[in-house]
Amino acid sequence: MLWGGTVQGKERASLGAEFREVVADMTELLGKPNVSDFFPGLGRFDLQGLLKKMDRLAKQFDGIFEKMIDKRVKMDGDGRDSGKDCKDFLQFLLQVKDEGDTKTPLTMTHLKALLMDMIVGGTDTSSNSIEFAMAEIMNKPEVMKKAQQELDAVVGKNNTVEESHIDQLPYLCAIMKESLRLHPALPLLVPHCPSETCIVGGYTIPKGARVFINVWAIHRDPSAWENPLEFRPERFLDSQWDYSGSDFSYFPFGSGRRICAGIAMAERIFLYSLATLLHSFDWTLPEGKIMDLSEKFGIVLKLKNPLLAIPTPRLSDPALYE
Ligand code: HEM
Repeated sequence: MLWGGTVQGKERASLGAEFREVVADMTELLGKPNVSDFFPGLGRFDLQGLLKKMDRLAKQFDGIFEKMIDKRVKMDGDGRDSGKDCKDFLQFLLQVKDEGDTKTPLTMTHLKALLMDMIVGGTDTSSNSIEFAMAEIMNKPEVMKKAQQELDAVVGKNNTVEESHIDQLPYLCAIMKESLRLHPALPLLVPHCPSETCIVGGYTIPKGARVFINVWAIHRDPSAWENPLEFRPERFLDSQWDYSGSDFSYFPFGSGRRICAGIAMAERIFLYSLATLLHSFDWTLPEGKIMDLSEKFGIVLKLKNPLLAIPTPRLSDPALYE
């Protein structure tokens, strides 16, 4: 989607692997406690070497972006036409940059920053959220059955899932919401920092303080949720909860000015992936394994042990899997 039309085949696979590694390192680094946050005077000594590591990763990212951009520019040639059959987001951004809006010009630095935001903000969050949802669904066969019944009614068993089906799948949507309630991708959101001293609930929050919001605990608060530890998508059918961040008992995408910038895309990716996986296959655990839903905390919440799942085709026409 980002640059899928720019690189293909083996190059795409090896770039994907390199990229996943850099993103994983970046995510781990972002979640590391930094002594300098507590003793700002020590900041310049970079005692844990975090700045140095971040600098190295940023250069690695930059190298990958440069390579991609170069390739796209060459591919599109003079008239930007030869690559028109392989469109991607990078091509679109380059086009916007070249068209040059004089009031708010898009520079190469802006372009790279946008790619960076989408990658760091959108990859690990989406993939881990989908993995949690699959684990919860496999742990409750009745939920898998209900989701598949809904998919069979809307998509049909002789068809594949299309983006246009997504809005007709309320039960699947409830599964996504319930999974994000129990396993919010960013359990402490992204650290916030008030620009002015303010008072919240009787507590003074000084200007410049680092504020962590434990949305993971809020989503499990028994005073707001009935049987909070139970995975029950039904609680979201006909419910008032959405992703606007206006209800402080449910805000998996944050709230206010710094709310997730990619909600619409996250929703699409999450639902489309889940719908395709559940519509095409039945899923079981390897023989003798029991489901382990333990979580590993970091800036991004992950399953402690990656999910191992065995797919069995369930569609009538084998050609649909080609
Ligand atoms: C299931 C998927 C996702 C979840 C659960 C999620 C959740 C979040 C959360 C909780 C925040 C912090 C909000 C706050 O602190 O108030 C955030 C910020 C952000 N997200 Fe997402 N996100 C997801 C996918 C995406 C995607 C696909 C993109 C981009 C394509 C994206 C881009 C961003 C950006 C740029 C920010 C920073 C916004 C800012 O600081 O102004 N996210 N996200």
